[in-house]
Amino acid sequence: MNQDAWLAALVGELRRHGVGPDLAGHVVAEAATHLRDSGEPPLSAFGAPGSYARDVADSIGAAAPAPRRPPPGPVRLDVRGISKRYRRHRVLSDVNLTVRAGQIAAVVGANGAGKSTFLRICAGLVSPDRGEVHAYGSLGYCPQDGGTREFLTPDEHFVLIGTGRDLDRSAARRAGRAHAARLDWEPDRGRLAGQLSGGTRQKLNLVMARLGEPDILLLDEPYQGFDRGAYLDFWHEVWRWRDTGTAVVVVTHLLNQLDRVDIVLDLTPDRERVV
Ligand SMILES: Nc1ncnc2c1ncn2[C@@H]1O[C@H](COP(=O)(O)OP(=O)(O)OP(=O)(O)O)[C@@H](O)[C@H]1O
Repeated sequence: MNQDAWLAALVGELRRHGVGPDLAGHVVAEAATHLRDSGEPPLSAFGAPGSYARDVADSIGAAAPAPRRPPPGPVRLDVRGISKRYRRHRVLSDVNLTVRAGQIAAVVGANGAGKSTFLRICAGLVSPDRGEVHAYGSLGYCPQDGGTREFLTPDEHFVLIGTGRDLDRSAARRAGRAHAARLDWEPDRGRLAGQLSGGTRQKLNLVMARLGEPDILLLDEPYQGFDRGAYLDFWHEVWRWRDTGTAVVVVTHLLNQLDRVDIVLDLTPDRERVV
Protein backbone atom coordinates (compact mmCIF):
# COMPACT_ATOMS: atom_id res chain seq x y z
CA MET A 1 0.00 0.00 0.00
CA ASN A 2 1.55 3.34 -0.97
CA GLN A 3 1.77 6.31 1.36
CA ASP A 4 -1.18 8.29 -0.06
CA ALA A 5 -3.46 5.25 -0.02
CA TRP A 6 -2.37 4.44 3.55
CA LEU A 7 -3.04 8.02 4.73
CA ALA A 8 -6.43 8.08 3.00
CA ALA A 9 -7.33 4.78 4.65
CA LEU A 10 -6.21 6.19 8.01
CA VAL A 11 -8.61 9.14 7.63
CA GLY A 12 -11.52 6.72 7.19
CA GLU A 13 -10.42 4.43 10.01
CA LEU A 14 -10.01 7.35 12.45
CA ARG A 15 -13.56 8.46 11.62
CA ARG A 16 -14.81 4.89 12.08
CA HIS A 17 -13.16 4.74 15.52
CA GLY A 18 -14.85 7.97 16.60
CA VAL A 19 -11.81 10.25 16.52
CA GLY A 20 -12.96 13.86 16.00
CA PRO A 21 -11.99 15.77 12.84
CA ASP A 22 -9.51 18.17 14.56
CA LEU A 23 -7.59 15.44 16.29
CA ALA A 24 -7.78 13.21 13.20
CA GLY A 25 -6.26 16.06 11.17
CA HIS A 26 -3.35 16.30 13.63
CA VAL A 27 -2.81 12.53 13.64
CA VAL A 28 -2.76 12.30 9.84
CA ALA A 29 -0.47 15.32 9.47
CA GLU A 30 1.91 13.95 12.07
CA ALA A 31 1.96 10.51 10.44
CA ALA A 32 2.60 12.13 7.03
CA THR A 33 5.50 14.14 8.50
CA HIS A 34 6.99 11.03 10.07
CA LEU A 35 6.71 9.05 6.83
CA ARG A 36 8.28 11.88 4.86
CA ASP A 37 11.15 12.36 7.34
CA SER A 38 11.89 8.68 7.90
CA GLY A 39 11.25 7.38 4.36
CA GLU A 40 9.78 4.23 5.97
CA PRO A 41 6.90 2.39 4.28
CA PRO A 42 3.68 3.19 6.19
CA LEU A 43 2.89 -0.44 7.02
CA SER A 44 6.21 -1.03 8.75
CA ALA A 45 6.18 2.37 10.50
CA PHE A 46 2.60 2.34 11.79
CA GLY A 47 1.04 -1.02 10.88
CA ALA A 48 -2.38 -1.34 9.24
CA PRO A 49 -4.45 1.89 9.21
CA GLY A 50 -7.23 0.17 11.18
CA SER A 51 -4.99 -0.99 14.02
CA TYR A 52 -3.19 2.37 14.24
CA ALA A 53 -6.55 4.20 14.36
CA ARG A 54 -7.66 1.83 17.13
CA ASP A 55 -4.50 2.58 19.15
CA VAL A 56 -5.06 6.30 18.71
CA ALA A 57 -8.69 5.94 19.81
CA ASP A 58 -7.57 3.82 22.81
CA SER A 59 -4.99 6.38 23.87
CA ILE A 60 -7.67 9.09 23.82
CA GLY A 61 -10.07 6.81 25.66
CA ALA A 62 -7.42 6.27 28.31
CA ALA A 63 -7.23 10.04 28.69
CA ALA A 64 -10.84 10.40 29.84
CA PRO A 65 -11.55 10.56 32.68
CA ALA A 66 -8.44 12.60 33.38
CA PRO A 67 -6.09 10.62 35.59
CA ARG A 68 -5.50 11.98 39.06
CA ARG A 69 -2.19 13.69 39.34
CA PRO A 70 -0.49 16.01 41.76
CA PRO A 71 -0.98 19.76 41.22
CA PRO A 72 1.87 21.57 39.46
CA GLY A 73 4.78 22.52 41.71
CA PRO A 74 7.29 25.37 41.69
CA VAL A 75 8.44 27.12 38.54
CA ARG A 76 11.30 25.15 36.96
CA LEU A 77 11.80 27.05 33.72
CA ASP A 78 11.08 30.72 33.21
CA VAL A 79 11.73 32.19 29.77
CA ARG A 80 11.19 35.92 29.34
CA GLY A 81 11.15 38.01 26.18
CA ILE A 82 13.42 35.87 24.01
CA SER A 83 14.30 37.28 20.60
CA LYS A 84 16.74 35.84 18.11
CA ARG A 85 17.86 36.76 14.61
CA TYR A 86 20.19 35.00 12.22
CA ARG A 87 21.57 37.90 10.18
CA ARG A 88 18.47 39.68 8.89
CA HIS A 89 16.19 36.72 9.48
CA ARG A 90 14.10 37.18 12.61
CA VAL A 91 13.50 33.71 14.07
CA LEU A 92 12.07 34.43 17.53
CA SER A 93 10.39 37.58 18.72
CA ASP A 94 9.59 38.23 22.38
CA VAL A 95 8.83 34.62 23.31
CA ASN A 96 7.75 33.80 26.87
CA LEU A 97 7.22 30.47 28.59
CA THR A 98 6.85 29.39 32.21
CA VAL A 99 6.83 25.70 33.09
CA ARG A 100 6.31 24.33 36.58
CA ALA A 101 7.26 21.01 38.10
CA GLY A 102 4.66 18.48 36.94
CA GLN A 103 3.75 20.26 33.70
CA ILE A 104 4.29 19.49 30.03
CA ALA A 105 4.74 22.33 27.56
CA ALA A 106 4.48 21.49 23.87
CA VAL A 107 6.35 23.78 21.47
CA VAL A 108 4.63 23.65 18.10
CA GLY A 109 4.86 25.58 14.84
CA ALA A 110 5.58 25.31 11.16
CA ASN A 111 8.91 24.15 9.72
CA GLY A 112 11.49 26.83 10.41
CA ALA A 113 9.34 28.58 13.02
CA GLY A 114 12.26 28.43 15.44
CA LYS A 115 11.32 25.50 17.68
CA SER A 116 14.80 23.92 17.79
CA THR A 117 16.42 27.34 18.17
CA PHE A 118 14.12 28.08 21.10
CA LEU A 119 14.96 24.77 22.77
CA ARG A 120 18.70 25.27 22.24
CA ILE A 121 18.40 28.69 23.87
CA CYS A 122 16.58 27.08 26.83
CA ALA A 123 19.39 24.49 27.05
CA GLY A 124 22.03 27.24 27.06
CA LEU A 125 23.55 26.08 23.75
CA VAL A 126 22.62 29.22 21.80
CA SER A 127 22.58 32.81 23.10
CA PRO A 128 19.47 34.90 22.52
CA ASP A 129 19.82 38.49 21.27
CA ARG A 130 17.40 39.60 23.92
CA GLY A 131 15.61 38.04 26.87
CA GLU A 132 16.45 35.71 29.73
CA VAL A 133 16.15 32.03 30.59
CA HIS A 134 16.02 30.98 34.22
CA ALA A 135 16.26 27.26 34.99
CA TYR A 136 15.55 26.24 38.57
CA GLY A 137 16.91 22.72 38.88
CA SER A 138 18.93 20.24 36.84
CA LEU A 139 18.40 20.03 33.11
CA GLY A 140 18.37 17.22 30.53
CA TYR A 141 18.34 17.93 26.79
CA CYS A 142 17.51 15.51 23.97
CA PRO A 143 18.46 16.90 20.54
CA GLN A 144 16.57 16.06 17.35
CA ASP A 145 19.50 13.85 16.36
CA GLY A 146 23.27 13.74 16.50
CA GLY A 147 23.72 13.49 20.27
CA THR A 148 25.43 10.09 20.16
CA ARG A 149 29.03 9.04 19.52
CA GLU A 150 29.44 6.47 16.76
CA PHE A 151 32.29 4.49 18.37
CA LEU A 152 30.86 4.12 21.86
CA THR A 153 28.40 1.46 23.02
CA PRO A 154 25.15 2.50 24.74
CA ASP A 155 26.59 1.45 28.13
CA GLU A 156 29.61 3.70 27.51
CA HIS A 157 27.24 6.59 26.74
CA PHE A 158 25.40 5.96 30.00
CA VAL A 159 28.68 6.00 31.95
CA LEU A 160 29.92 9.15 30.19
CA ILE A 161 26.74 11.12 30.84
CA GLY A 162 26.28 9.57 34.29
CA THR A 163 29.68 10.87 35.38
CA GLY A 164 28.44 14.42 34.94
CA ARG A 165 25.34 13.63 36.95
CA ASP A 166 26.89 12.05 40.04
CA LEU A 167 26.29 8.44 39.01
CA ASP A 168 29.13 5.96 39.32
CA ARG A 169 29.76 3.50 36.47
CA SER A 170 27.48 0.70 37.60
CA ALA A 171 24.71 3.08 38.75
CA ALA A 172 24.82 4.85 35.37
CA ARG A 173 24.63 1.55 33.48
CA ARG A 174 21.80 0.29 35.67
CA ALA A 175 19.83 3.53 35.34
CA GLY A 176 20.41 3.69 31.57
CA ARG A 177 19.24 0.13 31.09
CA ALA A 178 16.17 0.70 33.27
CA HIS A 179 15.17 3.75 31.21
CA ALA A 180 15.88 1.84 27.99
CA ALA A 181 13.62 -1.03 29.11
CA ARG A 182 10.73 1.41 29.49
CA LEU A 183 11.16 2.21 25.81
CA ASP A 184 11.15 -1.52 25.06
CA TRP A 185 14.87 -1.52 24.25
CA GLU A 186 17.53 -3.85 25.64
CA PRO A 187 20.93 -2.49 24.55
CA ASP A 188 23.21 -5.12 23.05
CA ARG A 189 26.53 -5.02 24.96
CA GLY A 190 28.88 -5.24 22.00
CA ARG A 191 27.05 -2.98 19.58
CA LEU A 192 28.34 0.53 18.84
CA ALA A 193 25.98 3.50 18.55
CA GLY A 194 26.96 3.85 14.88
CA GLN A 195 25.52 0.38 14.25
CA LEU A 196 22.13 1.15 15.78
CA SER A 197 19.04 1.96 13.72
CA GLY A 198 17.98 5.63 13.62
CA GLY A 199 15.04 5.01 15.96
CA THR A 200 17.20 3.12 18.47
CA ARG A 201 19.82 5.90 18.40
CA GLN A 202 17.02 8.31 19.29
CA LYS A 203 16.08 6.05 22.22
CA LEU A 204 19.71 6.31 23.33
CA ASN A 205 19.51 10.13 23.11
CA LEU A 206 16.33 10.08 25.15
CA VAL A 207 17.77 7.79 27.82
CA MET A 208 20.85 10.04 28.12
CA ALA A 209 18.63 13.09 28.62
CA ARG A 210 16.76 11.25 31.35
CA LEU A 211 19.82 9.93 33.22
CA GLY A 212 20.08 11.29 36.74
CA GLU A 213 16.38 12.22 36.59
CA PRO A 214 16.76 15.95 35.86
CA ASP A 215 14.12 18.40 37.09
CA ILE A 216 13.65 19.84 33.60
CA LEU A 217 13.59 17.82 30.37
CA LEU A 218 13.97 19.55 27.02
CA LEU A 219 13.01 17.17 24.19
CA ASP A 220 13.42 18.16 20.55
CA GLU A 221 11.14 15.87 18.52
CA PRO A 222 12.75 12.92 20.23
CA TYR A 223 10.63 10.28 18.52
CA GLN A 224 12.06 10.59 14.98
CA GLY A 225 12.30 7.11 13.55
CA PHE A 226 10.21 5.49 16.30
CA ASP A 227 7.74 2.86 15.19
CA ARG A 228 4.14 3.07 16.37
CA GLY A 229 4.72 1.11 19.60
CA ALA A 230 7.80 3.14 20.54
CA TYR A 231 5.91 6.37 19.82
CA LEU A 232 3.10 5.39 22.20
CA ASP A 233 5.65 4.22 24.83
CA PHE A 234 7.33 7.60 24.50
CA TRP A 235 4.15 9.54 25.32
CA HIS A 236 3.37 7.28 28.24
CA GLU A 237 6.85 7.96 29.56
CA VAL A 238 6.38 11.73 29.14
CA TRP A 239 3.13 11.59 31.13
CA ARG A 240 4.79 9.47 33.80
CA TRP A 241 7.72 11.91 34.13
CA ARG A 242 5.27 14.79 34.39
CA ASP A 243 3.28 12.96 37.04
CA THR A 244 6.43 12.45 39.13
CA GLY A 245 7.16 16.17 39.11
CA THR A 246 9.40 16.72 36.08
CA ALA A 247 8.90 19.87 34.00
CA VAL A 248 8.87 18.70 30.37
CA VAL A 249 9.23 20.87 27.27
CA VAL A 250 8.68 18.89 24.08
CA VAL A 251 9.10 20.23 20.57
CA THR A 252 6.84 18.67 18.01
CA HIS A 253 5.64 19.46 14.50
CA LEU A 254 2.07 18.61 15.26
CA LEU A 255 0.74 16.94 18.29
CA ASN A 256 -2.00 14.37 18.41
CA GLN A 257 -1.98 14.52 22.20
CA LEU A 258 -2.67 18.25 22.63
CA ASP A 259 -5.32 17.47 25.21
CA ARG A 260 -2.68 15.70 27.34
CA VAL A 261 -0.26 18.61 27.71
CA ASP A 262 -0.59 21.60 30.01
CA ILE A 263 0.81 24.41 27.88
CA VAL A 264 1.04 24.89 24.12
CA LEU A 265 3.57 27.42 22.83
CA ASP A 266 2.88 28.07 19.15
CA LEU A 267 5.86 29.71 17.45
CA THR A 268 4.15 30.06 14.07
CA PRO A 269 4.55 33.71 13.06
CA ASP A 270 1.20 35.56 13.20
CA ARG A 271 1.23 36.16 9.46
CA GLU A 272 1.37 32.40 8.80
CA ARG A 273 -1.10 31.25 11.43
CA VAL A 274 -4.28 29.60 10.19
CA VAL A 275 -7.25 30.48 12.39
N1 LIG B 1 22.96 28.42 13.09
C1 LIG B 1 22.10 29.00 12.24
N2 LIG B 1 22.51 29.94 11.37
C2 LIG B 1 21.66 30.55 10.51
N3 LIG B 1 20.33 30.26 10.47
C3 LIG B 1 19.86 29.33 11.31
C4 LIG B 1 20.72 28.64 12.23
N4 LIG B 1 19.96 27.77 12.95
C5 LIG B 1 18.69 27.89 12.48
N5 LIG B 1 18.63 28.82 11.51
C6 LIG B 1 17.43 29.25 10.78
O1 LIG B 1 16.48 29.64 11.73
C7 LIG B 1 15.18 29.24 11.35
C8 LIG B 1 14.57 28.40 12.45
O2 LIG B 1 15.24 27.13 12.50
P1 LIG B 1 14.82 26.01 13.56
O3 LIG B 1 15.62 24.79 13.27
O4 LIG B 1 14.87 26.57 14.92
O5 LIG B 1 13.27 25.79 13.17
P2 LIG B 1 12.28 24.59 13.57
O6 LIG B 1 10.96 25.22 13.90
O7 LIG B 1 12.89 23.74 14.62
O8 LIG B 1 12.20 23.81 12.19
P3 LIG B 1 11.77 22.28 11.87
O9 LIG B 1 10.31 22.17 12.18
O10 LIG B 1 12.02 22.15 10.41
O11 LIG B 1 12.63 21.39 12.72
C9 LIG B 1 15.33 28.50 10.02
O12 LIG B 1 15.04 29.41 8.99
C10 LIG B 1 16.79 28.10 10.01
O13 LIG B 1 17.26 28.03 8.69
